[in-house]
Amino acid sequence: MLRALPGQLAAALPYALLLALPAWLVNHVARIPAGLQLFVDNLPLLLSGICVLLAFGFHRGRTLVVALAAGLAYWGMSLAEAVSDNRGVLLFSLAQLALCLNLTLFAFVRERGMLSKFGLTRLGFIALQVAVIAGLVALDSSLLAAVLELQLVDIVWLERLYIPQVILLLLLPALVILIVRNLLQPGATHAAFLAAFLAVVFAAFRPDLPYWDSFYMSAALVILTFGLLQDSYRMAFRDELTGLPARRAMQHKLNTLGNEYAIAMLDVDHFKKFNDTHGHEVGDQVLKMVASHLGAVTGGGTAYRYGGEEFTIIFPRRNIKQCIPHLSKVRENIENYTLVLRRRERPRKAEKGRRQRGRNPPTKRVSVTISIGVAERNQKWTTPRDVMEAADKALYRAKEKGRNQISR
Ligand SMILES: Nc1nc2c(ncn2[C@@H]2O[C@H](COP(=O)(O)OP(=O)(O)OP(=O)(O)O)[C@@H](O)[C@H]2O)c(=O)[nH]1
Repeated sequence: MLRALPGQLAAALPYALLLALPAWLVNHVARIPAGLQLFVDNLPLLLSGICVLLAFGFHRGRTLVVALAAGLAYWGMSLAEAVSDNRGVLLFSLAQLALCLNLTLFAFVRERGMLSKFGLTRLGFIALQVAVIAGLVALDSSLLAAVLELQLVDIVWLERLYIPQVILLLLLPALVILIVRNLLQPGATHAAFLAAFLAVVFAAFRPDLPYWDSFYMSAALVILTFGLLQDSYRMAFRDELTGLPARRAMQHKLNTLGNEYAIAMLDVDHFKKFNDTHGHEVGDQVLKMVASHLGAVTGGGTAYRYGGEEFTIIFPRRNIKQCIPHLSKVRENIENYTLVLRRRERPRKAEKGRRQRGRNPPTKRVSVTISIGVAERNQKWTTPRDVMEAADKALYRAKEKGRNQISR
């Protein structure tokens, strides 16, 4: 988790900027021209529509539902601002609370289609929330109004914010859950849900300032759209099993190479036999282990999953001599790595398990080697395709010579 931290911080940067931008705009844009005011007022609704359409096109049911919920919440917030009594505060608070809870809840829901039974149930769930909120506001209960006015803590700056303390108290555990979800299962969608959650909370801090909530709700929807696009990009360009960039990403990289570069083709030795002996699942674990070593290659190389048990490392601005020490290091690291596999078939009864563990160790240790072929751009091999073909032939020679080695 710690190794991934710099990457996660870099991924968080656009969200941090999007969260700071509305406050900056409110403080620095003196006046919005009259012709634009209606547009800015309705911007979150427009962005909600765009995000819903994109989510529909990309088959991302969770984002579709929360973007729709965000549009409805902003509609509720706008209506609330026109109501000066307690019902306005109630509507604003409930719209915000419902949206934040939806963002937390849908971070735990699996993608399961949009026009399926599950998709329609989710839309029904949002419609139910609208009905409940409308009912509570129409009820205009003095008890609810009193609850929203409760002062739980005596903190001056908290009192200056417009958000009721009870709502903040309800949002806190939801926020913690969403943060933990992001730490345990990082990804563009979960990060976007967390950042959008914060934007929605910020929207309720100073709705008295002109366009504050409109800008923050717009930011929430831009964040959701950004997360959706990032997630779709990852699906197209990242290999699902290993997490390495996939062949499509490699193709893009090949188009950007200059006049000096080296390309290595790598293949796990006797992988078919390995799969047959230990099973496909263990084979997958091995591919992940190999990929994690390749992903950590030094010397400016980037590793890609070419397909199956074949990988490619591209070294821009390097020749063979420069990249061989880095490839040797990777090859040695993989050779020396022992993968410990836990036995899968665990007896249900504790006593039986204890007896079995006495007889058989509960783990199995396996290791693999890789062969590498490497080639560089030169007068004979002038295009990336030529260099890859040369690296592939070199890989074949490494296999012929006995595997677990580098050929050029
Ligand atoms: N577990 C798993 N196996 C895969 C995957 N992709 C390809 N394979 C297997 O990889 C094996 C490739 O074997 P071969 O190309 O015959 O070569 P090899 O056994 O590695 O032998 P050499 O390359 O000659 O050392 C096949 O058994 C494929 O089923 C995958 O994603 N997961």
